[in-house]
Amino acid sequence: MVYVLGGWQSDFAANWSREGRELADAFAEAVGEGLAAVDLDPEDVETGHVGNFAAELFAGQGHLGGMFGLVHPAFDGLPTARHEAACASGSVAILAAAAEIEAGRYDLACVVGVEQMRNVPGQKAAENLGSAAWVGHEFQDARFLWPRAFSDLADEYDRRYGLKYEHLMGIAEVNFANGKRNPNAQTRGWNFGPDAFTADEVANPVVEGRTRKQDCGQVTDGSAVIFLASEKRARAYADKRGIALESLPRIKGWGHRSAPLSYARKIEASRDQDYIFPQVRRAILDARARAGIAPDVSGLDAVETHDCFTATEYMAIDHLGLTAPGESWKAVENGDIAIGGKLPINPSGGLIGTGHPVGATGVRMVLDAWKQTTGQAGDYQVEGAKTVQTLNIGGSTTTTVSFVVGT
Ligand SMILES: CC(=O)CC(=O)SCCNC(=O)CCNC(=O)[C@H](O)C(C)(C)COP(=O)(O)OP(=O)(O)OC[C@H]1O[C@@H](n2cnc3c(N)ncnc32)[C@H](O)[C@@H]1OP(=O)(O)O
Repeated sequence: MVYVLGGWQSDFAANWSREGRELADAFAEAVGEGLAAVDLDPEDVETGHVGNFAAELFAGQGHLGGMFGLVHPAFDGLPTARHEAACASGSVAILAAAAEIEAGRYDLACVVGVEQMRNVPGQKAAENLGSAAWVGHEFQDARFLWPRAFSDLADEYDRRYGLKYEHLMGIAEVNFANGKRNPNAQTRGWNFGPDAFTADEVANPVVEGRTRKQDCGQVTDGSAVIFLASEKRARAYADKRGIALESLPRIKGWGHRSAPLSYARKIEASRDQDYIFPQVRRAILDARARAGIAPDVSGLDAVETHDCFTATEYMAIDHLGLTAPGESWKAVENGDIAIGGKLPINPSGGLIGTGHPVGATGVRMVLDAWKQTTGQAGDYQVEGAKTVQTLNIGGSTTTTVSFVVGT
């Protein structure tokens, strides 16, 4: 059993290069603030894992495991590794750390997710992000590759089931509104005019195909850190603070599935299936089965999902089983996904409202699940949340990781 002791998230509205900060400064801040938030010392950490997608491309820097040693002398000799699975990098780092704890190798792991993306022009950022696709083989004519890929997904929904733009905008509105409640959200101070959530060419211009500005997750500098512990270590932690072990959230279940790098092959393979991305559905169900909760959404109080674009969350809603396949629009219309709804989705604001520092996102999701299940989510708290599921996607659902976190 793997316990989540807590963690820390940076201010996703920050622009590190404008502040004269480097990736290593942000890494040190995350580890230092994280240790302080959870009341641990560097000496307590036995293994370190880093989720990062593309530091080589954005900052010319690889080998991020070595950054622990820059933070504090006590980290000298710490076993560390960096993990990459595009936008699911943070989640695969958590999987690796959790596996080490479950294997009994170590009792306390520090997992850092970090990405610097705002130090290059937007077009260059899009090119760097494009390396998570099948390079040279798909979306070659797109200026912004991922906005185009998820525009194609919206097209696919339209072809199979019908899709109205107002429902994609309903998803955007919820995420931006939730982001306003989150003190770390990149867009918390953003303003929107009356036409921002329509197909107005000025207020909501096309980025690629069907994808418009308000459909997009953000380009973000950000870090998130969590600390994972074995039962033995979590018990000692709880005893020292006079709290019950049972009050600490656990990673109750996990799902991890991959699919071929090619978007077209995925779509072709699911032609006759209920779900557009069966591997996403399998990862979600695997996590619930391992957690021992119902295969439907009845065991959940909230979800933190990938919404790199509104079409991504539209897909997540039916794959999570909140509606039947192709009927995600019903959950949007009914208000089911809003805080206070049947199953709040992205109370944090998600990737659209909070921001999407790619390698940090999976870690930020589990941190938000920890906040929700310990009643520490502040203005975006889902009343009485006990069980939260995360859904983190790399590329065009090439890598999917889902966690069930709960007390
Ligand atoms: C890769 C995988 O594995 C899977 C995935 O997750 S795919 C997702 C990968 N991510 C992406 O593709 C990112 C997609 N988004 C983008 O490319 C860009 O956000 C975009 C092209 C949609 C827009 O970029 P842009 O036009 O440069 O605008 P944007 O960066 O949002 O904002 C420009 C400025 O206006 C501000 N701004 C934007 N909207 C605002 C608003 N409504 N109110 C106030 N300020 C606003 C921003 O804060 C920013 O300010 P600074 O110049 O001070 O930084």
